[in-house]
Amino acid sequence: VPTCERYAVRRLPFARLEDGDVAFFERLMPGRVVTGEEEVKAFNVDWLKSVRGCSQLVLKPQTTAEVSQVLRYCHEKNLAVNPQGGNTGLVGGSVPVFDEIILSTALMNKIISFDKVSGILVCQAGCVLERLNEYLEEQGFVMPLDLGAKGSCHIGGNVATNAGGLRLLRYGSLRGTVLGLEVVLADGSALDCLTSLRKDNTGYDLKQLFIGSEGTLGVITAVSILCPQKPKAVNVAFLGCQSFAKVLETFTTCRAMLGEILSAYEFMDEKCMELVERHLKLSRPVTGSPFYVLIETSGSNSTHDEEKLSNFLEQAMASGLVTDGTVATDDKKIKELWSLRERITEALTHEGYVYKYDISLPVGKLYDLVTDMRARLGHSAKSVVGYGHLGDGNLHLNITAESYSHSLLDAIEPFVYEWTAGCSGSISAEHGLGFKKKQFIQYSKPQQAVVLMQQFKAMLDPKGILNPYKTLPSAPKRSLC
Ligand SMILES: O=C(O)CC[C@@H](O)C(=O)O
Ligand SMILES: [Zn+2]
Repeated sequence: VPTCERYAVRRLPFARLEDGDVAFFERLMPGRVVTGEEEVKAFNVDWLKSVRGCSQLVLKPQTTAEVSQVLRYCHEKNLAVNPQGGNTGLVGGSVPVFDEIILSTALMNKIISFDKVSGILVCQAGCVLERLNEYLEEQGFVMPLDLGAKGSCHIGGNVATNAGGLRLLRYGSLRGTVLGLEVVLADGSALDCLTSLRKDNTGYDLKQLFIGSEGTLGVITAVSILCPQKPKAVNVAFLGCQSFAKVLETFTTCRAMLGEILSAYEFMDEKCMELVERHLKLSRPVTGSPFYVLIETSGSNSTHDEEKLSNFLEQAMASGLVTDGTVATDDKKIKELWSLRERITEALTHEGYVYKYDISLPVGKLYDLVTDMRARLGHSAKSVVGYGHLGDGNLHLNITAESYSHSLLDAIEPFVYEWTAGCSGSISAEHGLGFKKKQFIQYSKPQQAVVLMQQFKAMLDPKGILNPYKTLPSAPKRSLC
């Protein structure tokens, strides 16, 4: 079902693509212009296959100059543009709603420089996260972010959405690790803020405006990012807990006892594990608990780290916080344990349609929302699962059903948003607003803030050609009176 039909969206009055436009782009970047329904199809649909646009054109620039020329042309002709990285987003931000031209960063995948002393990497926006990490590992460094989609997502898309992921607990968000950006603005002008300085207090920090703006304020073409040393010793423990209260207490204990070597604290409920086993045939090292936690340590001295970890495990077992568990120190087993957590999203897609909620809450209340939602939906949902980045106060609430239904959606929303706002939480912790959540921004931001955002948008993109229908709410429909 096309997005515009499912959600009854009206097309804004942008120009429609003409043969002359395609000819212009063909001259600009011969062989890197994709047309034809079949060829464009994959770019029109999101990874979840939940939103679908009808673009007729994909452009694959290689340089910032080409992105500039594309946007200058589109700005002048009033053609709408949908910037796209690896297309792994979960809120419909990376695919067109109507016939927006898709501007793909797939061929902008050059590493520009890496400084081994400072650990600062400068690269083009279309570099795949996992490739960057492999490149850095050879030099004794890692990327400061890691997520399940690493094999496909682009660093430009990560920055544009301010993606969080599995290492945020340790290295913080991209708002801290991104040092500089190069961005092409809606009118085609390139803004060079691609500095590589840890400290720079000269005026407003403009790059922050583009981090998390989901391609609505400009197209990120290059990134400068601070990368940490690759840890010499990594350990992972996968543990079972008998209640959510114990998950919380285990976190407190583990923070106190592992201190600076703690690098991830993830949790998942029993239902998640069942689905991963059933749909992906992954074997479960620990069973029989309503909750599981994955704890990772990263440090520089394996003897020291292992001693700390075993002291912690001893204490957690002795006090009954944890009832069962396994520990991995070798790479292969570490990867297997991480798969159980990273591939939950993939397992869920095998269930049918997935309603996704990415919520920030006071950590003590994180699981109450799952319990309340389960009770509220009863048998109308196939499964209601909760997992996420507990250490960051971030819950991933997912609800599955055989197929999409308006009535189930109405039972979930706005209830889930009201519940979240009731705890002063965020309705999007790390996935962004994209297309699916933009109408709900007011649950997490005051009207005054939304108006200010709209003013920034109008200033930077007066014609509204950049990723339209996304992030900011559309103007309320005027009543007929
Ligand atoms: O699918 C989801 O809801 C979460 C995806 C991702 O943010 C994760 O942490 O695995
Ligand atoms: Zn996540």
